[in-house]
Amino acid sequence: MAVADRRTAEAGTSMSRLMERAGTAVADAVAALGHGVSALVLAGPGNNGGDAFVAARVLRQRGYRVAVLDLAGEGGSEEAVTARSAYRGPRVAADDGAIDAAVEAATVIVDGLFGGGLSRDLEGAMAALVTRVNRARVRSRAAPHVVAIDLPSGIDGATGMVRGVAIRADRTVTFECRKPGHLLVPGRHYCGKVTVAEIGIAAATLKGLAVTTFANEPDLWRAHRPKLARGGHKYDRGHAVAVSGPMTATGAARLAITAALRTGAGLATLLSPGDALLVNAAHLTTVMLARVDDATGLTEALTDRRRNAVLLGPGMPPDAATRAMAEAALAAPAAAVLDAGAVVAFAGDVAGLKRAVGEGAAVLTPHAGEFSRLFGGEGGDKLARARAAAAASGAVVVFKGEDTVIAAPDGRAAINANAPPFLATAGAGDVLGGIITGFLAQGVPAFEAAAMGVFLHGLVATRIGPGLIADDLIDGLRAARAAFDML
Ligand SMILES: NC(=O)C1=CN([C@@H]2O[C@H](COP(=O)(O)OP(=O)(O)OC[C@H]3O[C@@H](n4cnc5c(N)ncnc54)[C@H](O)[C@@H]3O)[C@@H](O)[C@H]2O)[C@H](O)CC1
Ligand SMILES: [K+]
Repeated sequence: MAVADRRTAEAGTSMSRLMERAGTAVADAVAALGHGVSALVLAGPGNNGGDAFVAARVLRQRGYRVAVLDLAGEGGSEEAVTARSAYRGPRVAADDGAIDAAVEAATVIVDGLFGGGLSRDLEGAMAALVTRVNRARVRSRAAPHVVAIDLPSGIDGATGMVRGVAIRADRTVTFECRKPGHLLVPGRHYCGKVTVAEIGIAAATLKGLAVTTFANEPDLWRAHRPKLARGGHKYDRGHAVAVSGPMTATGAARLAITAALRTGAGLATLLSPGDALLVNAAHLTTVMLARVDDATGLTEALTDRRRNAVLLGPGMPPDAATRAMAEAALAAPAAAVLDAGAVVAFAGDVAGLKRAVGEGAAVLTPHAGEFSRLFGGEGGDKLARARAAAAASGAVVVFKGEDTVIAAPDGRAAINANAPPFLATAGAGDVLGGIITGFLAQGVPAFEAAAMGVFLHGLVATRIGPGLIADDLIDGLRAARAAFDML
């Protein structure tokens, strides 16, 4: 954003204009809360504090009761200093008693302590103030509404992580576009409802920045959605295959391959080890069945070039045989999706995985535990970890969770935010693997197939609602797929 600000300034819109519009947008959001607003505005040392002073001034001009707790200290940008001196209304003394009384009296607290410039953990008096505001927000009677400017103070805009302690907001007004901190957890949970105000940074300026981080929304992949040709053949829509686990673990791959078919693949085949053939045969109607016992068998099965997308891993043990099959899948011309056992089978050998991926289209779909086993590390900056994993493996990495990150080896990354909590249920991951395989079979490039697959998965779950089990996702896909085409 700082680069966008500078380019905008160079193009004739000054930083003070941007700050004026930002603060006014915040004032609008506060005013929209209704009558009887009595606002306590917290103003920090940077431009976030400058926005806060503009908001305070505008609210006062409109007749609202306002008091500012000025924690700007010495210094600050020229624009922030100007905004500060243009505010001529009441101020709250920075002592505990006065702050408590002001917090108690406020119906709205506007958080302008820190935004995009937060660079270290909150400590001391700042941390204590944040804790005070958070306590007031949950008090039972007349709790104030908390409106954060740009980001809840204490949330790191680039990672969504809490730096020490962070404001819990009911509403966050940000500028031009959402930042990773609004989408990644825990930051997302601190924001409340996020609104985006345009403050005059031209779309052309933002486009010129070669943005590589996106919210996973239809704009990102709309143009890549598969289109049905009139008079088309089923083979035009691809042939998805999935590899079944052994006799006692066949359900996962069946869920997946059925999901691939519902996602639009023209044909689907389950490749099953001999011991599981009868179990699978007893459950399948539309999905075809063929025997494959090992890597050699898989290589042979994938010589049929019409089988253009393959999924393996669900229900499979993370052992040498699974790894050999994964290598066979990656070596074949088909696009490959590796999940569960097929991801963990490469633990400790990311370089070997990268060699196996080569130049082919490949998608890995690990959850946090599988991700750590393959790529190492634990917790921390999810966006950076997913990007590094994609670069190290040469594959598109779908780092699953409430805030699934889809990262491509070329540096693009998308953050997904439409998955409801009840989607965390047995078999849901298998269905996701199948959906992505279904899109790959229809010729969608790997990054877009993964991103739209993750979005469709969240969409179908949301439409079904709480209590869903993975089987419901398969049924729900039919109607959700139609809704998806209309997005
Ligand atoms: N295009 C836009 O989006 C616009 C955004 N605006 C607002 O500007 C802020 C970002 O301003 P910046 O001055 O870069 O950063 P902050 O206000 O967040 O604070 C920086 C300030 O704070 C000090 N600091 C950092 N961390 C800590 C800490 N843990 N404890 C104490 N002090 C800390 C740091 O040294 C600096 O002095 C953006 O969020 C928007 O609100 C513009 O107004 C319009 C254009
Ligand atoms: K803030």
